Amino acid sequence: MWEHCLKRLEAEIPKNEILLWIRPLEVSIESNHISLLASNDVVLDKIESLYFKSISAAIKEIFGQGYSSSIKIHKPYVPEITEQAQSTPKNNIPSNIDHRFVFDNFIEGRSNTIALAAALQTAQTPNPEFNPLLLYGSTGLGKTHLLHSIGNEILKNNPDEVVCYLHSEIYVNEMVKAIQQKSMELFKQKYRSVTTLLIDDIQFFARKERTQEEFFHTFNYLLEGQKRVIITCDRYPKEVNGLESRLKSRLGWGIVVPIDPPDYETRVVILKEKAKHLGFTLDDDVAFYIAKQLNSNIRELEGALSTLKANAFFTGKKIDLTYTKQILKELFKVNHQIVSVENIQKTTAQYYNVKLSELLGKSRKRSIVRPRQLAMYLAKDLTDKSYPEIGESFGGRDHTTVLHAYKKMDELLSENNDLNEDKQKIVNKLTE
Ligand SMILES: Nc1ncnc2c1ncn2[C@@H]1O[C@H](COP(=O)(O)OP(=O)(O)OP(=O)(O)O)[C@@H](O)[C@H]1O
Repeated sequence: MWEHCLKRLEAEIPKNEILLWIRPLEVSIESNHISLLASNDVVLDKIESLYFKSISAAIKEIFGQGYSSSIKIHKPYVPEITEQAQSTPKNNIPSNIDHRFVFDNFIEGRSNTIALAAALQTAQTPNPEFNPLLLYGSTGLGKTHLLHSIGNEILKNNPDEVVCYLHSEIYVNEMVKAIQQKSMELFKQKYRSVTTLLIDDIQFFARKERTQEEFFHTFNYLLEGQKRVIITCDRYPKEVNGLESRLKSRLGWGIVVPIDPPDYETRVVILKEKAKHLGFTLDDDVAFYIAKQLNSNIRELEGALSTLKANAFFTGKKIDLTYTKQILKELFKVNHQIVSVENIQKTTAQYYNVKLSELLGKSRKRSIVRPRQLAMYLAKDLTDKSYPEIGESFGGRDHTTVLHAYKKMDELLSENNDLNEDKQKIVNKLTE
């Protein structure tokens, strides 16, 4: 019936405005009342000022005169934090917490169960058992989302807490400024007066000795005062070159938890949920297709959905499998233009520390075969070359060998997280 309302509104409101503002609303019906849920204030204002009258009239027409309607903000996106807690910097420390990232919209899967449990425990217990909490994993897997969720949850339960989210790069910049302006004492005090410090991407501290030293003392000060410290890093901290060993060791004092790339089923769920929040329903076959194509990074999944939505919006096309394949092919073409088979071979060989001649040669050693198969897989995925052409570039191999490698890798990538991470790192190097 809501679909009928949307259709009815087309008589008064341009279709693109309906798609942009009204279709994404969530609709909930309780007895004779229809609640429309907007994802944020901007949408709420827009609907109230421009469209609500027409929407109410359409609801009465389609559902019946006895139906009333209202519009409000979608609950899961707005934790109940008081105005003051959200906006007033306490002790001159802005919380920098992004209220869009909350536990409610973090999707759980095998790859992040422990990270989520640890984050919840940290957020919901006044003196968490494991402090500091360190979350590590490669890009786009939800580390920042969890940091903000922790911050939001703490402020929801106790608005008086001084919670501060900070990207490590900002910390470094602020410190450089403090040195220049001879205001180090103020800088020290600032971060020592928080009750929860959420610090993102600590790998940025590598080789910045002075920052590490200052952070080390702040970190100790907070832990001794039983304040929460939650940190993220793009890899296992011990593997970060250029981080002092005493800091590395201190980072591991609480609990160190990995977040892995999501498995296939979780990617499907994430795609469907995210599409819902973008205001459209993703058919199963489309979700399965995208989940298969993009298998390492949730930010990429979001990017694919936004691209799809924007294209469908401007062309008026329905998002089905054929259209999705066409659009995503365009998306991947960007990479095709800059990535060559030779580049893939060189980068993969370098990544796995094997000689290019070995990668292209006849060796059947597992340590060579796996990188070779992955390079073949990437060549097929990231370039326009055919199986025979790729076979030719890999020391004159038959196209069936490349086909076999592709299938094998496809199968392994859907279940092997380490391999996914390797693949992602190679792709990053190729496109950086
Ligand atoms: N489990 C999840 N459920 C819902 N959304 C997720 C999940 N994991 C990640 N996302 C979304 O994916 C995007 C990227 O996540 P996020 O920024 O937290 O990644 P990250 O691990 O911090 O990456 P980086 O190291 O590059 O900063 C965000 O929009 C986030 O909301």
